[in-house]
Amino acid sequence: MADLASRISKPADAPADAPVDDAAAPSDAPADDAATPAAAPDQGNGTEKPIDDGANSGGLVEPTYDVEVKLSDLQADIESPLYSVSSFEELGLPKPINDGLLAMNFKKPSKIQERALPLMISNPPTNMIAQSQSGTGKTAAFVLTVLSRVDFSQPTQPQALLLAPSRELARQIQGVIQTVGQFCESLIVEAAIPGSISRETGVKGSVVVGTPGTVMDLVRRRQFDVSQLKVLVIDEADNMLDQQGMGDQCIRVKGMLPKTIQILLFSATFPDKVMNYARKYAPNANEIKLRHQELTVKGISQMYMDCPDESKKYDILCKLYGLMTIGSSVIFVRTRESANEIMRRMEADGHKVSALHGAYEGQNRDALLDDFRSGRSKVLITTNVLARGIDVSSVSMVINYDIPMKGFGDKEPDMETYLHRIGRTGRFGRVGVSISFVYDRKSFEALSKIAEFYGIDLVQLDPNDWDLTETKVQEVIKSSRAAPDYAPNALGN
Ligand SMILES: Nc1ncnc2c1ncn2[C@@H]1O[C@H](COP(=O)(O)OP(=O)(O)OP(=O)(O)O)[C@@H](O)[C@H]1O
Repeated sequence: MADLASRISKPADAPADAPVDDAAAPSDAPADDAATPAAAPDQGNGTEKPIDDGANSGGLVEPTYDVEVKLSDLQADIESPLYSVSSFEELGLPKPINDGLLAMNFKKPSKIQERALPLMISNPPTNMIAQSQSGTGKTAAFVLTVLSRVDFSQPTQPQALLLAPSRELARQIQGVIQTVGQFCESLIVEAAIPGSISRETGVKGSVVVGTPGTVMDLVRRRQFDVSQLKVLVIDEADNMLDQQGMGDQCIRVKGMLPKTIQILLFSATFPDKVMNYARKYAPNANEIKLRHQELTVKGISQMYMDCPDESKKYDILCKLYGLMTIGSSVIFVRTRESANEIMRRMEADGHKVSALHGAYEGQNRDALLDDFRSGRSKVLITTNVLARGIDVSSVSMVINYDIPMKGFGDKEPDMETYLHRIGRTGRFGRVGVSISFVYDRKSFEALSKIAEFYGIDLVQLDPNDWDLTETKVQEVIKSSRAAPDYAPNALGN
């Protein structure tokens, strides 16, 4: 980080108020999808989008190197968030649920699972606010709790509601519940996302995962009987409860639910100001909190690319992909227009890439993400709509093409979004690289503040020395393939 800091103190090549967004983006473009989360995930009047197969392009071939660190070693390391002393059996979960975990090859709980589960599944039900680093198994922690509370003799009576900020995350959670619950007889899990619930039947599942706007609509139209709900989970709760985001919607949803409902709030980040809302939203909750210095994931090597100016960012991006053997990767940009523009240019340059953002219609988005999960496409260009929660274990690199910013006029670095974005790699003990592009004083200062806040030592990459850049990146991602004893991803990644 010393390099970065000293670079900032030198006269910068661009004025402090230089625009951060891609030059191609029109000025009225939304800052990103997550800045308007109430609308973005639920909206869907998208333009047409080519779906590519993405495989074997521009050096993007799945690497086949040995793995350096095994999951069993990490789960035995007391410092690791994956560490635990107990087994799932000791947690006393019903047998069909344990059978599901066995089928998924989950051998031991992670730290958050070990600590949170006994508190969440005990009676009388108690609220929970739980924080744990990205990719450490928060989903299974709340999914196990939900399944432990469902009465399977009433398969069409909604008993648990889970809310997520995007349709992609809602679908992913639905998939995890179905996989963990594969031996729970007559489990029906429905997704309450735009276009998924038939108007004739309404919601007919014991577990419902949705986005808040759609859930509210369904309840108002009397297509979702919430009277018997026992548990409410809010994933990415800091984002969901934020008054700039979906806070109002989540409050309104809660107002429609039984007063005695157990509330579970999960996220990798809980900034102080949101924590106050969280405590009101989930009163008398047990809390599992981390300090912000503890939030970074060790397996993610965080780097930055010192670009001479904004116009060179694109060439540097292409060079990076042209030179290296990278598994799957995600490129985060500020606006939908930048995503489209970079996709257009990379395709014209012979790379196979996909762009996914809130302007696309729902089913198109689903198909794009499914292609990425399955490895049919290897490079995903996206906005903050996919910054949170998405779990694709093969992602070995995340690019912050634009540093995430927030506030009026994008004044401040968005600490939380940075952490969530880079957390799309390095899942559950795997390793990965994040590369943040900086090019002017504003982007340098923003990244510098992020690094200081989390206590990160960023590794500098020099766009004029590609041999060294390649060595530094490959050193990390050569070991990014799943170890033989890694659990297969719940969704088959
Ligand atoms: N006990 C376990 N053993 C093995 N693998 C696990 C275990 N728990 C979870 N996993 C796997 O770890 C990966 C990451 O888990 P998950 O998506 O729940 O992370 P998360 O903490 O919710 O991350 P984020 O903050 O990014 O949402 C998933 O692929 C999941 O299948």
